[in-house]
Amino acid sequence: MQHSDPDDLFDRAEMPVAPFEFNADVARVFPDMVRRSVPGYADLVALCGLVARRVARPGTRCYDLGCSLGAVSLAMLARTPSGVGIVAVDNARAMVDGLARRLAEVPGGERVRVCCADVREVEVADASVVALNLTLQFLPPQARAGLLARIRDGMVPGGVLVLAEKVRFDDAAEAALVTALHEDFKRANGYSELAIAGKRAALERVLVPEPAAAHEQRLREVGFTRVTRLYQHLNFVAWAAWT
Ligand SMILES: C[S@@+](CC[C@H](N)C(=O)[O-])C[C@H]1O[C@@H](n2cnc3c(N)ncnc32)[C@H](O)[C@@H]1O
Ligand SMILES: O=C(O)C(=O)C[C@]1(C(=O)O)C=C[C@H](O)C=C1
Repeated sequence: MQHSDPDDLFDRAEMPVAPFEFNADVARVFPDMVRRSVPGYADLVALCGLVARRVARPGTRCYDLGCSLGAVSLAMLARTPSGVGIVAVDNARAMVDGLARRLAEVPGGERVRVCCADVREVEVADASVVALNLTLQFLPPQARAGLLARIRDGMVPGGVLVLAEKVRFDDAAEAALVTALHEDFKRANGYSELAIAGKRAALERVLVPEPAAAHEQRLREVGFTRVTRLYQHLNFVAWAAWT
């Protein structure tokens, strides 16, 4: 795991909490935060590397969109041959700076091009694998189809998009159970009631989850030919969408 300070941000947050932002404080604790907050996070990252190993070919690129500190880029780097380029994109300066520092210490790190940019503004071309690991959920819902369509257009035949998202359940009983289990997961990982409630409030209207079926329908509407659910742990779901 990458170096991380322990995440105590929401034990120290002032009330009312400010909307969640990927700032320098979050970047400093991010590996600890995401591991303790997202059930199956390590599996999701590993899955992106495994898909890259199966799908990426020399002369093509892998994209890690919304890369944070680059866990997915590092998994792709470890699993692909040297002729595969890797492009890591994030619009949070503290995240891309952290990734650049990490890459300077990793053999072959120069194979990863790091861009501080909005994912809606980067060119996607010759892509065999694109990962959106917990990123699409932070875009305004009306911007999501446009981004997915541009990704689709930039992919080579046989390419795969790995999309992982926190999903919403519209059935009240399902939503209540899965949310309670997710909060139990956080408690078991040492988060206090205050921290859980504070983060919930901070993510309101910042992370906008959609039902799994809405993701699947939109992936098909923008032109992916197959949509395969690869993974689910509670309210976190990952799909492979095929060109
Ligand atoms: C939950 S984190 C992603 C975790 C990361 N993919 C991983 O596997 O460790 C979401 C990331 O998306 C980035 N992000 C959100 N909206 C973005 C946008 N419009 N353009 C670029 N990056 C964005 C955030 O800065 C943040 O680093
Ligand atoms: O903590 C939560 O409930 C989350 O939704 C986790 C989540 C995400 O899914 O992207 C939210 C913010 C980030 O810090 C990391 C993970």
